Amino acid sequence: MISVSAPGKLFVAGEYAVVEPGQPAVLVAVDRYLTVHLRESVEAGTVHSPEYGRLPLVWRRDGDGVAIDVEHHPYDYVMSVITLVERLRAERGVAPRFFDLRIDSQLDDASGRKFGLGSSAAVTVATVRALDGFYGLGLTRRAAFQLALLATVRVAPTASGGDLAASTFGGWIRYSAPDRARLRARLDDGTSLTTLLADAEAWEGLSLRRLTPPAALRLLVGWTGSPASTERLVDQVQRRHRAGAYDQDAFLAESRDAVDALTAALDAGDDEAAAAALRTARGVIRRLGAATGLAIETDGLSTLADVAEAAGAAGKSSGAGGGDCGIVLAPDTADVGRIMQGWEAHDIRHLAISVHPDAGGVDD
Ligand SMILES: Nc1ncnc2c1ncn2[C@@H]1O[C@H](COP(=O)(O)OP(=O)(O)OP(=O)(O)O)[C@@H](O)[C@H]1O
Ligand SMILES: C[C@@](O)(CCOP(=O)(O)O)CC(=O)O
Repeated sequence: MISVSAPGKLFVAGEYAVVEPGQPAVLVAVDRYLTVHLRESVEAGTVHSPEYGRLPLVWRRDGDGVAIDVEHHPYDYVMSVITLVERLRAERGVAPRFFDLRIDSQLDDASGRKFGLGSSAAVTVATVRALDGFYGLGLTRRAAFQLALLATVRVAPTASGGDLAASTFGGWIRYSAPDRARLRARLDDGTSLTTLLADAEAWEGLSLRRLTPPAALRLLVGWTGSPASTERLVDQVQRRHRAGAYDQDAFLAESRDAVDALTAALDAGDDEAAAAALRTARGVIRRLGAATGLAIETDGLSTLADVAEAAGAAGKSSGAGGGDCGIVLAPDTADVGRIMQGWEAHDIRHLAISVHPDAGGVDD
């Protein structure tokens, strides 16, 4: 039996901009995990997860021994990973075997409600690593991230992959994405995965850097409920961009400045400047919401951040917004009790979450 856990994530700054290749964002991995258990099987494989209801998904290979015939919803991360790992295995001449997967997740609550902590990324990363271990592929951490991103873009073409970076590398990460449309085209044009993974040009724009965590800022996470679909919100922002409804260049420049300020503050160990940069990043996202007319910082998320600011901390929505989580960076001087009371009074649920620690270098 192979068991692999991958952490969830939270965006700190740079959301929406990071969808553009080369645009930076900052993320943290969080100490809530999704675990994939793998056991060898015969003739067919199964995937058991509460996500799929009570019946497992069943997968088989077709005639040529590589393709997979699956009885399931087509837009599935686990099956996308299996498809690509099988392709890589075949390229490397590793013999095919069957396996059953069982998935347990702490990234939603007991009733299965998601918090927006990156369950799709965690399931993708953990499945890549479980299959890597099973077939003995010896993928570097970076190659496992690349494979997870390729599996993801087949399912969610606009996804930046920032969540995969946080889940793969842990800790605080600065991330910018490669051009996923180009990667998708390369996946479909018959290029071998071995070649694609090593092709620097195909991955242009990808940048991964580990950041120093702030020494004395506490990370608080609040959940406002009413999650919105990330893909729909990104799609709506992109439609408004195409319609010329807002100045995309100005937005990207402002977002980059906020992320650069946050990165510089973390590098310098200047917690006050880091909290100030988070406030700036909040302003960037609020202006994007106002210019597009989209409820990115919802009333609940506004309250979450306002309560934090009134208590001497900094707060903002995390990720696509429209509900879900907001984050706060609270210095020692902030009145955390007041933040908790304010959140409780407004039905904002405090999630007792910390940063999942670093796991080695980003080039390993
Ligand atoms: N326990 C699980 N087992 C199998 N697949 C899962 C599991 N949890 C999540 N997934 C996959 O991830 C998808 C959910 O992704 P979605 O982006 O909606 O949520 P999220 O990644 O948790 O949230 P966010 O993107 O806001 O961080 C599911 O439809 C499913 O394909
Ligand atoms: C809006 C976006 O930048 C962040 C989405 O974050 P989340 O999955 O809603 O936590 C989209 C993306 O990075 O893929």
